[in-house]
Amino acid sequence: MAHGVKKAAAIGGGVIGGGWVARFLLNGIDVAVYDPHPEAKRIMSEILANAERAYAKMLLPPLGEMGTLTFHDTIADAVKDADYIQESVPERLDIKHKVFAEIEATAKKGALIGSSTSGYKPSELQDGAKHPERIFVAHPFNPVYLLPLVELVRTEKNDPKALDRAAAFLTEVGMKPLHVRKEIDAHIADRFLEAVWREGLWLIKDGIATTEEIDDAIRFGFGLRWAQMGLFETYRVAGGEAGMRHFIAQFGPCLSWPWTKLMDVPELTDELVEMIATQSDEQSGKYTIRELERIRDDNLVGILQALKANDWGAGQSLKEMENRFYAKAHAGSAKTEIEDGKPLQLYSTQVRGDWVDYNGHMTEFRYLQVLADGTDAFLIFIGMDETYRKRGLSIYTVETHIRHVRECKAGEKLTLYTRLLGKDEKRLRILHEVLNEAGDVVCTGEHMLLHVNTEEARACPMESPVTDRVETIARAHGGIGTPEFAGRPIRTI
Ligand SMILES: NC(=O)C1=CN([C@@H]2O[C@H](COP(=O)(O)OP(=O)(O)OC[C@H]3O[C@@H](n4cnc5c(N)ncnc54)[C@H](O)[C@@H]3O)[C@@H](O)[C@H]2O)C=CC1
Ligand SMILES: C[N+](C)(C)CC(=O)CC(=O)[O-]
Repeated sequence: MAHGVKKAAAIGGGVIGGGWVARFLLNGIDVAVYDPHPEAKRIMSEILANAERAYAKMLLPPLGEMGTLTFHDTIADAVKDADYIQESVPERLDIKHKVFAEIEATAKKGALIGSSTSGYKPSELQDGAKHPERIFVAHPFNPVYLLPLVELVRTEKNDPKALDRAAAFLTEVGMKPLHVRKEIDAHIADRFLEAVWREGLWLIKDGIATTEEIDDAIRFGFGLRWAQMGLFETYRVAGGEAGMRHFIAQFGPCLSWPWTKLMDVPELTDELVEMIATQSDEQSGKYTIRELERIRDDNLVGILQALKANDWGAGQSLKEMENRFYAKAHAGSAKTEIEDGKPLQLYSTQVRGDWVDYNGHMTEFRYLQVLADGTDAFLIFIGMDETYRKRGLSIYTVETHIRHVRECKAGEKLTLYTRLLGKDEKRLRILHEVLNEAGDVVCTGEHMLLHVNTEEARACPMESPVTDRVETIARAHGGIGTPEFAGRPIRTI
């Protein structure tokens, strides 16, 4: 469904607002921010730097162009052109109501207004609003730029179509919207977090465990299970071959034993707060918060990539996000004309800071990455897109010859010129020449590509529309000729 969102606004740019801004920008959406904090720009730039770093590690496709970030002095100025507005101000109803009143006064008629609230019900947020039908809960999880889940909660006052538009937009920026059927304090996920947190506080107060021991109990055990199967699927497996029924028969009675202190809330006395804070300092005080964020992000990226490889859970959101990044990266190339006697210009990129090695130059395997991204651009160009791949047809690279001609420094812009050197019904032989801004060749890559039936794992002839496109390119490139280095084996010495 078309969501119509071209521009977003973020009201509040702290931990969560900053995470939203990073997700939107990295997905190519322009964002206008209002946050009265005197250091809002510094905080945002640090969150954004961590997010860019995480995306570079997480995504295989080129990152593409980021959206534009602007800061504004008033809410009115920030929201006036926005199609999607995300409120992430402190968790206080009076502040949220004041902010919604200001947003409503200026926002465009059809603008979607989501709130990051962890616990308020949408009816509480809508209370006193002129246009309650525009306000809904879009509750994310920290770090917003990495975790896909967003809980969408509405009331009967909301237009369901507006929520569908919001869901479509949030899906497009890589999120997994979960529609909460009925409004409830703290939605779905925070109910769990509160329950676990309460237990944790009691275990500390009663002198049973320290903050570190509690974290170990989670991260070495059930936390790993929850990340990939959640609660009920995990317990189904724990029931053995007899599954869920057996699990409930065995452990159901424990629920009425004193295994939990959920009914009680420990009073957060100064003494308890001091005990928790001191233990937390001992556990993690050697890292700054930004360092901890990077450690967390690297771990999450690894977990998300493992889940992607198994096409499971949050990994499916990552896979879909990557497909969108590939499609976006090559959308421009689809408009390229095929000209007689001229190589195709389908892909350009920039040498990133973290691609550079101890010699100060782009490291060896990044040359292959640039060439492989160029090959992907070529494949999309000839019609081998997601729709074609869904037919069980794809291309595998079976041979590559790279010539490293020149060093590349961080920040250099590289442009690929691609030509078709040869073809038969199952194979394509292509050559990329990679030029820097001065027009010097920095490397060449010659690749043999084999068309395959991915379900049967065997080579097979290409099909329409790829065949027609390849035919046209072959005719246009026939006259360019083959450079002397093409097809040459590595020299003997
Ligand atoms: N921190 C977390 O783990 C999560 C928080 N949330 C929710 O997100 C919202 C924001 O929480 P955090 O980002 O953690 O808080 P935070 O304290 O990090 O950020 C709040 C930001 O709002 C700004 N602000 C204060 N008054 C404002 C106003 N009138 N207009 C615009 N900006 C204003 C502050 O300067 C600050 O930068 C809350 O509703 C919270 O429940 C949701 C998911 C997770
Ligand atoms: C602790 N919290 C209620 C702010 C947590 C959330 O709302 C979600 C999260 O990211 O854990």
